[in-house]
Amino acid sequence: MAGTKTLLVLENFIGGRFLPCNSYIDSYDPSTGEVYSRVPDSGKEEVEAAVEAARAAFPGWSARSPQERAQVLHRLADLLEQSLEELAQAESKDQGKTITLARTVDIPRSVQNFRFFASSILHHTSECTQMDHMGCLHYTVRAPVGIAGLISPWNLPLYLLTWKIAPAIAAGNTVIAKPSELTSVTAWMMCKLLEKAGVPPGVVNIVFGTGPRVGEALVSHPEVPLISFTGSQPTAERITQLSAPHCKRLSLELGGKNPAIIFEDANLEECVPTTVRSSFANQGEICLCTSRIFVQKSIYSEFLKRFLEATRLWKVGIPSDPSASMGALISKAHLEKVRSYIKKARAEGAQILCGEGVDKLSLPPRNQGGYFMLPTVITDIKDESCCMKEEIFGPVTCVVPFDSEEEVIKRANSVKYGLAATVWSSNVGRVHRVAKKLQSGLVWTNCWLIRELNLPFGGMKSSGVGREGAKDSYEFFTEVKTITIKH
Ligand SMILES: NC(=O)C1=CN([C@@H]2O[C@H](COP(=O)(O)OP(=O)(O)OC[C@H]3O[C@@H](n4cnc5c(N)ncnc54)[C@H](O)[C@@H]3O)[C@@H](O)[C@H]2O)C=CC1
Ligand SMILES: N/C(=C\C=C\C(=O)O)C(=O)O
Repeated sequence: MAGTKTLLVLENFIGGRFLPCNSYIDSYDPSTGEVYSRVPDSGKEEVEAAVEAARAAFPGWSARSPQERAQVLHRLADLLEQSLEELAQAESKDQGKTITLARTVDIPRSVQNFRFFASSILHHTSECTQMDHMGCLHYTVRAPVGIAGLISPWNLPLYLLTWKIAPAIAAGNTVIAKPSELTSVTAWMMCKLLEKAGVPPGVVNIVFGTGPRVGEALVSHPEVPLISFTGSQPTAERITQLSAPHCKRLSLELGGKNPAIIFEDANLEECVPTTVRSSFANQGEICLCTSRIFVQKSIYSEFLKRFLEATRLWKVGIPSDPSASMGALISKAHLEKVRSYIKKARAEGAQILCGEGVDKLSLPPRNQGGYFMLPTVITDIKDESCCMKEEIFGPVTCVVPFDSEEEVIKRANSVKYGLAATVWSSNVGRVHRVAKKLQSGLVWTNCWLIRELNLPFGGMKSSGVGREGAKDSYEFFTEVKTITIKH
């Protein structure tokens, strides 16, 4: 019971110091449904203190050379790496993801985020043009913008938070970050490493709490000129409204309804396991996960048979079980939301071939109150169904047949989102042709989620505004100026 256990109590990190808060919110262990930590319920007051600290730190930090800042980022990466196991355990407990994923993906990528931006900040060049007939030389200079507001979600907590902090501070900004109130622990653990890494007080400030309270206070603050946000589309809309009076610079990385398009000449040996992974990795709680699988009619039955077999082997287990492929969903409310989609699909006459309501999920007694569900495959569903249109963000995927290339492109593009797609075919001309026609910021052909951090990452349509990556993040986190010299 919550009352009889010692709870982990987090504190805000402002100006290089851990500070308690006046009120706290409960945070749950998704694998048991029990409260296990308490997160500061910060608001305007804490944001004001963080702005003061970030403002004071800005002149010193922004005046350092990129090389000096890069050294600090490298040291932080090393310290995170030394704590990899401890951080992975914490991420898995806090989020519900498997320990294996936290160990092999979340924390290594968080380390890589700092190393990557420590390196890439050293290699930017500015533009220069000459106008001899006017006796002019034009060139650009870039400078950090100031205090960056960073708001991150609960699905890849440290991974996505560091993907924002690293480029922001590498470019010389100071930051105020707000992780999701559902998964705050690893951000708090990272704060303990900042001083040792040589991050000066006030360069990285973390205020914990809910979106409506501390998130809105941060977004509305007039001294925070840029906001980088990853999360849902409705929240992005709210952030856009609050930012408008201040003309803030926004980077919005939002959801997806990502198609996999599988042609009859696809290599099913690779396609089937990868599409199971792209549908169900991290409990389907990645904005890049596949949720609509279009399969060419001639191989539809064969694909479905193999896909179901492979899905049934995708083991749901407690997060600490190293053999589990999938852990618990983030919250009770989210589990109910995901289940409600399956109910709606069933009511519409779709078939649920495996998973929720079809197969039995077996869990240890201690985890009966956890937020687990089985990976679920839906067929015989119309493109207009909400399961084919809306982001479910859970382990649910729909499989439908198609006839022609032209038809499938149209159907794949017929949603409001445009984040990520996969295309499977051994015809290189076709994959290139289809990739170009898809309304999607990212297209993986014959693979999924192979990340090249140098290149633009982000979505079209309702999937976002702006791109992140080496050059894109640098441009977002700096202000450019064009200078003309008349000689
Ligand atoms: N990257 C993605 O595509 C993600 C998509 N989602 C989608 O969003 C749905 C809801 O999940 P949520 O956690 O509620 O996402 P959310 O968009 O509400 O939360 C993301 C972050 O924004 C903050 N936030 C919430 N309201 C805010 C506000 N008014 N002002 C400033 N910050 C605010 C949250 O505290 C959190 O740190 C999920 O079911 C999923 O469909 C959720 C997380 C990530
Ligand atoms: N933004 C998300 C994933 C990003 C992955 C990456 O940068 O590799 C998300 O799931 O919200």
